[in-house]
Amino acid sequence: TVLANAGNQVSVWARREDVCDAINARHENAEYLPGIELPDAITATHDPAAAADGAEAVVLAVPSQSLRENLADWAGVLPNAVPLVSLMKGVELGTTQRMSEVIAELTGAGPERIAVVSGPNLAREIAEGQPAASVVACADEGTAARLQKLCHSPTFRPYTNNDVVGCELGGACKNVIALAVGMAVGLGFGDNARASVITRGLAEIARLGTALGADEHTFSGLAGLGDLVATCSSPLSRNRTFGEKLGQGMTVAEIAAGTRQVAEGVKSCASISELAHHHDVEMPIAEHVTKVVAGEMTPKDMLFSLVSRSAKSERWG
Ligand SMILES: NC(=O)C1=CN([C@@H]2O[C@H](COP(=O)(O)OP(=O)(O)OC[C@H]3O[C@@H](n4cnc5c(N)ncnc54)[C@H](O)[C@@H]3O)[C@@H](O)[C@H]2O)C=CC1
Ligand SMILES: O=C(CO)COP(=O)(O)O
Repeated sequence: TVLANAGNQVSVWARREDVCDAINARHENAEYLPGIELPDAITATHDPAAAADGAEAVVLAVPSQSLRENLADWAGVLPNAVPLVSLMKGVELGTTQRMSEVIAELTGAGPERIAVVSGPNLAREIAEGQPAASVVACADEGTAARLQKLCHSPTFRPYTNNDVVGCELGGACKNVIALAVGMAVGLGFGDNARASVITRGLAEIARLGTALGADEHTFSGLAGLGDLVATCSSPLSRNRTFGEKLGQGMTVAEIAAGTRQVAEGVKSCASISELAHHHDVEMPIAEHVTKVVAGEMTPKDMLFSLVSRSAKSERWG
């Protein structure tokens, strides 16, 4: 919708032909965005080669844990010279790779061709045409500028950034923090608990990011603080909602059975904790969330365990 509203013709690939038919005939994706009329410039196809044919850019937006398999299926149909843009906010289980790393490995594309768009961009608000800003990150400033122009619409304001690592980690890690905030909400705790988790969450995201070479300023920007606040505050967030249900006593299996949409933090909490261990970075909230998701700790024990950790300085703790 953002790309169409910015004046582009958009071809969407979808797995199911009935979804393609509905998008083409009724301009609606009734299961995922009911009641939203998609722009006429969006068409859908089940054939990945047709979707990619003549593309100026390819935008990848599948659940993070399926990207590797999807890219393998699309081998040979992705155009050779155009930017590959990731909207995905997760870290791969097993490899601990960021999505740009998976894209580079599977397609052979260089960093000048791999970009990330990330920011406070809750899907329904974006699709309704509510105003929002975001970050287009690419190691190549020319590519970032071209993509910025491609998606700048009357309601969507993109900024460029060359910190791909920071933008990706900001997007993936905030989902895990949103799970923790959701748990606090589900347990009936108030704004002090939420603000404390958000703020300490940002500290641990920045700690991991800088250890992996990100620019610390990225984390006070739209792909860091901006997305963290939007996701942790909004009832539209799948991750926060998932956490809220955990806080209310439901199990991971029960919550997952009730939705088809992806809450990326439920899987990425484990890969992010693993990444932190590899780099000797302390991420207490992510580690505690991982234990709750694995059924090794209750949400209530998690929050009180975080509070009772050994006392630290704010700067270094
Ligand atoms: N929804 C949002 O507000 C935002 C989502 N994102 C990120 O975008 C990515 C995709 O999220 P959403 O589209 O919101 O998720 P979603 O769960 O709403 O939709 C996922 C889509 O992928 C399809 N899908 C599911 N499994 C698949 C597979 N194995 N292979 C191919 N396609 C598959 C589904 O049919 C559906 O069309 C995630 O990484 C998410 O964090 C980023 C910004 C905002
Ligand atoms: O990333 C998002 C907003 O920027 C969407 O968050 P959820 O996946 O938790 O809905």
